Amino acid sequence: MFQEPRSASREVNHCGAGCRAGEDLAGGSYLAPSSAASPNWVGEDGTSSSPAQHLGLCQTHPQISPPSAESSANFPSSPPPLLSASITPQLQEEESLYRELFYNKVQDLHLGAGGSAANPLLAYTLIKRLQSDWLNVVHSLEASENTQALKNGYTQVEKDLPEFEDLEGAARALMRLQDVYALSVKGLAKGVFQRASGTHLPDIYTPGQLFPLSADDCFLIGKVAYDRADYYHSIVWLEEAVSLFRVSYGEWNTEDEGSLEDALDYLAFSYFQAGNVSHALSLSREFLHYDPSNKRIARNVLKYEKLLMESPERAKAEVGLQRPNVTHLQTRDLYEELCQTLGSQPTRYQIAALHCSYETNDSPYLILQPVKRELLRLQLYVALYHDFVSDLEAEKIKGLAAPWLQRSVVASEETQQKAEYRISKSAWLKDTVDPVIVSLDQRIAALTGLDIRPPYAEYLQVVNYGIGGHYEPHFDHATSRKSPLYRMKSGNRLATVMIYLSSVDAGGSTAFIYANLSVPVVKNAALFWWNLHRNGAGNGDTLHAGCPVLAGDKWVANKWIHEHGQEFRRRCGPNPDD
Ligand SMILES: O=C(O)CCC(=O)C(=O)O
Ligand SMILES: [Fe+2]
Repeated sequence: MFQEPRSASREVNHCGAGCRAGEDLAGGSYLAPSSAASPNWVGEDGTSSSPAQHLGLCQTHPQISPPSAESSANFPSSPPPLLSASITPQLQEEESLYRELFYNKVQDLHLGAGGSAANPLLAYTLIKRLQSDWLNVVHSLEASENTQALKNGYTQVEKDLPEFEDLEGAARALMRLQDVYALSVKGLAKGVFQRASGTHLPDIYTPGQLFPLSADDCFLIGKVAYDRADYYHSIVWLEEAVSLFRVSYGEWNTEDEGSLEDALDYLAFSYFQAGNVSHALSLSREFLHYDPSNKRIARNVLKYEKLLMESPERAKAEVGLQRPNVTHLQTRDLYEELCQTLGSQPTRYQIAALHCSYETNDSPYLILQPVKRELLRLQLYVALYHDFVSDLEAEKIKGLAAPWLQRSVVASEETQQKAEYRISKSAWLKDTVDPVIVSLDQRIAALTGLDIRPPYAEYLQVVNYGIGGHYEPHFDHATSRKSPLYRMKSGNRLATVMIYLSSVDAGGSTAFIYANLSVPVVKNAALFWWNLHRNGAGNGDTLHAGCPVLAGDKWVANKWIHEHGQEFRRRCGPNPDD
């Protein structure tokens, strides 16, 4: 069996902290690889590879090349503290060079975060910097020689820093954006949001400032994919990592988790897993060029060669890698198209019935200030009410919800659970929290003509999506009698009023899959639709989604209005189309 690179566990990723300078790595905290990646971790001969053979995650020192003369040219303005006086002048000079480099490194890690965190690439690198880069720098040999204060400072803030789960989530968010918006990985690594070749769509987002990714940034994304046996993504990201590491080979990068050898190792094994043995072979040979003593890779090379000799057709075999269908979405293509192109918006201007109007809904409350309604679809009734809340109200609502935000859950059978298909945070606000909620409720009641007093409607749910946050196609109404929605004993969710409390820089529109409609985020506007037919059955055409946020911070507020209490307000009818 082939030996794959060690699968990163949380422990391994944290080993920057675990493996202090000079500590023996052998017998350290390596864990067995995830079973998903390969059950065949032990070598063919029954021996497992020694951790010391693995070049990488834990190795801070052997890989670090001495600093090059060029990179030391940029001396800091205030010199770092001096080391002990008992060293020779030449050593002293070298030490000071190292210290200055380290000082520059620390300074660099502080810089560059001033741009807009709305940019997904900046957001990812920031999380990585806080979760992994800093850890590696603080516990590096250079740091221990320089200053204890740096470590103390790190320890103080450590508990507030992102965890590996956050970094992994950020990497997965980038892969989601790559997929849904058909973005080129090469482009992303350069900081631009180009469409992958084969699509004829314009760039979806043009950042004001470019935030390119480093080789190590790409490596980590590839490794996150690899650890999930997702070779479709690991290959492209590790390819990018390898080509960037090749360019910077020999440079001093204390903060890095991986190296060229690591990236080659993971990439080779990803190709092998994907059935491309000849690529696996040439990458492993390149690995041996840099580290001829690695026995595991040497054994793999022999095995790849044997495989290719036994069945030469493998050399040509191009295994078409399938995108992992993590979401099991039957409607994935439709959904993604709507997210990318904002649906078929222009056609609505050609349909006369879709128009804008001022509405009072015969409510005295709205007579002095009618609402601006834009009809978006008729067959499935979807209307957008512009300026439904003011900027002030939106800010107030977000501020009230912010301290209570928690990872959103979805109803699954009888319980509520976190799910990959809904990534956001949410909080529920009762009307007793602040008069702004009371006045919003009044406006919703006036607009819809429905009774929204408890228990006829749920509290206001405020939702915050970070970059890559999304809610894949779903229904708001319950599709099973066992749903927790029925616990309110006021029937199913009859209607949805969803208010956009923010704008976004790119992405994040609300897509109605079967209505071929995608509504861009319009700050302060409220979207309304009926979830149920008049006969009480769920309307399948309401299948809708919150597209991933590509850039920015998206906030919405949901008001779900139930069946009970509306008997005389929305009359029932036998026609299943109504
Ligand atoms: O965020 C969106 O655009 C849709 C949100 C949604 O459908 C929901 O929260 O149920
Ligand atoms: Fe929804």
